[in-house]
Amino acid sequence: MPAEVIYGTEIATKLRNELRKEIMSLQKKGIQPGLAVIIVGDDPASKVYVREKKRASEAIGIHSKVIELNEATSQQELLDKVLELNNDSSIHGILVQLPLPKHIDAKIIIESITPNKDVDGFHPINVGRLITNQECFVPCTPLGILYMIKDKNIPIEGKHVVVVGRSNIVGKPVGHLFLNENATVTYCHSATEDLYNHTKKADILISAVGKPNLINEQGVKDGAVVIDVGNSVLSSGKLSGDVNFDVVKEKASYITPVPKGVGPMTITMLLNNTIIAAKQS
Ligand SMILES: Nc1nc2c(c(=O)[nH]1)N[C@@H](CN(C=O)c1ccc(C(=O)N[C@@H](CCC(=O)O)C(=O)O)cc1)CN2
Repeated sequence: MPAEVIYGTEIATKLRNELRKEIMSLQKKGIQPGLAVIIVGDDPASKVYVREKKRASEAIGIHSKVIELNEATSQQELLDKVLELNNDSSIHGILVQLPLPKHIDAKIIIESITPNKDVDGFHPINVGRLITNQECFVPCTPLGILYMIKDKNIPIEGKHVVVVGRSNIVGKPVGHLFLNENATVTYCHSATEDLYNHTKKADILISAVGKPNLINEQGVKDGAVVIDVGNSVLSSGKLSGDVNFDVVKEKASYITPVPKGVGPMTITMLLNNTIIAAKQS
């Protein structure tokens, strides 16, 4: 039987409706959640994501502030902007859209965001708290993946989760998140020998590399849950994940598509994290 397709779009809509209600009750208590998004330069994809973050925030009642800085902005100017937002009591969540221009050190910028407003969960304090299984802001894409799996009542405890990719935004944190749920986690990356030897042992396979057709049916166990975080733009202009969807869906029990799979959960979890930040302020 072909896999059930998990549409992040549907789960995100449901969750955003719940978040809208939560904001209404916060507003009654005099709390107005606020999110600031900083974008530096003209990367077209980043501009789309930032526009969507603003639109999605406002649609559920989050006050949204977008700060657009030009490509030539210096690291110090960007640091000054973050420090100003750290001290702005109307702003509960701050995020700096990545990637940043090459002359700016993203590590230094991320570390300048106060951890209590770091709704991306990228600050080393939040990363450390995630690894040590403490309450923290969890990066939005990993959190969205976990939310989708729980929404489908897919068991995690004791299951073998194989993560392909080790980025700070998705690969590393998603592995720790599932480890905290008592899964057994294997990480694969560009230096892994015989990738499919690992991936075909996965009960839950998460691929976050950005390489179309990296995962074919030979790399997937019968009945596995396959989560595709790839987002590559093909020469045709079409968006592609890492997974060969048409063939893998015949073997998996659940599969996420690209687009409309994990992607829409990322911005939804950002809204969720901003509400948490506002409640904790
Ligand atoms: N500061 C951050 N920078 C970046 C993050 C992040 O979480 N924080 N993640 C990505 C970009 N991103 C959000 O910022 C993001 C990527 C993709 C999607 C999404 O919904 N994708 C859709 C397809 C969209 C399309 O058609 O182009 C999907 O997969 O269905 C949302 C957000 C890097 N930077």
